[in-house]
Amino acid sequence: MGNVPSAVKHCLSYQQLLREHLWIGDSVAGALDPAQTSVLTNLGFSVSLAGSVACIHWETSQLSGLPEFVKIVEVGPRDGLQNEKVIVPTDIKIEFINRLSQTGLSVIEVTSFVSSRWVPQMADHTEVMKGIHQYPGVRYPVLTPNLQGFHRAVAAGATEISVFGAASESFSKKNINCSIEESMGKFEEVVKSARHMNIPARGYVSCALGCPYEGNITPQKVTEVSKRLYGMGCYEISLGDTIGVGTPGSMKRMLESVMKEVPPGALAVHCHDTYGQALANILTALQMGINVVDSAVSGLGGCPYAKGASGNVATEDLIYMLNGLGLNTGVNLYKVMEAGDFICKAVNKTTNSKVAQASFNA
Ligand SMILES: CC(C)(COP(=O)([O-])OP(=O)([O-])OC[C@H]1O[C@@H](n2cnc3c(N)ncnc32)[C@H](O)[C@@H]1OP(=O)([O-])[O-])[C@@H](O)C(=O)NCCC(=O)NCCSC(=O)C[C@@](C)(O)CC(=O)[O-]
Repeated sequence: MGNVPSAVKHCLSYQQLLREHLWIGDSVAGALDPAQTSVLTNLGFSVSLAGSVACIHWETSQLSGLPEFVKIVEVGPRDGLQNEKVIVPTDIKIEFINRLSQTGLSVIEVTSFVSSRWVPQMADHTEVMKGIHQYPGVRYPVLTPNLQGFHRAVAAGATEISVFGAASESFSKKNINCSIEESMGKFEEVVKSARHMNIPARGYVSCALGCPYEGNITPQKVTEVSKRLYGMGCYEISLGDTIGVGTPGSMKRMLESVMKEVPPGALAVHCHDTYGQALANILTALQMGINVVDSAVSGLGGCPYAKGASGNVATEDLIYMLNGLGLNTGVNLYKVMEAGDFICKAVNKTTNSKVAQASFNA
């Protein structure tokens, strides 16, 4: 990364730092007080003095075993909004997704082609899919539980889909009204049709670290379901801590088991933050070779069929951590915070992102 001064700032605030995209490796010179230097250090920069000019360098990670690039799968428009009490107007969803599309995110999960009787918040799936501007370089997957959903998704213009299974029998029944074995049959049909049309299919495994109905779920069960989904042709398996009960210890044990059957390059983690462990769990997964992480802007989210599930890890908090580790995401934190602010105001709620709270109150 270069360290040639590109701008002079006499009052370098955290907000200014974000607006200047500093974390992507650009440099700045100017008067820095200790507080500003501390902000930079936390963001993964180091500061050195060249004459009267402060040069800001990009720090590489101090931790071993981390990937250089982390792909963020933004699930805010789908997971984030599916559990909202008030139905979010379609035009707000479209504007939200269009804003997210301009942040550098490369994957944005936009909606679900599920039954509107089961999840009324996603009833406008076709209008959302058809209404968004699809930016080059951004992928817009949708959830499809069965062939009916798949055909509707394709008719609406979807070019990437996800099937969503579970490692818990009780959760599978509550969420998609069938056993794990029955769900595998439906997913086989969907993935086969998708492959036939060159549509990439992703697979979710919910309750990977615990179930709201059964409690503990063994790593063996998660492994079994992941292996089935991978074997049928899902290019990536997202392991969901649906109710956010996992810890770095249980994440490690679960991943050690799953990785015996599915390579780390085909795995993602999807962490809800109910017990405040999401970032620690994600860091554990990154250290074990995973480089795809699901998150939702403002920490929105939760599954309507997982009682007690809180929001996903906030995308803002995830990016802040990854920036601090010197890992590249290609995503502009400030723009993500603006998109988060937009949707929070639209649904009249306070952000769950600690980074957004700290920055907007600064
Ligand atoms: C899967 C079904 C549809 C089965 O629901 P069912 O009632 O068993 O379906 P069915 O096949 O018996 O058909 C019954 C009716 O549903 C209709 N139907 C059938 N399929 C569809 C469809 N695709 N789209 C629209 N309508 C559909 C079908 O046409 C019929 O309509 P009717 O003849 O009675 O008028 C239902 O249980 C459902 O919609 N569940 C969705 C649950 C859901 O979306 N949960 C949240 C997402 S999962 C999650 O959040 C976890 C995750 C992914 O984020 C990861 C993590 O955190 O762990």
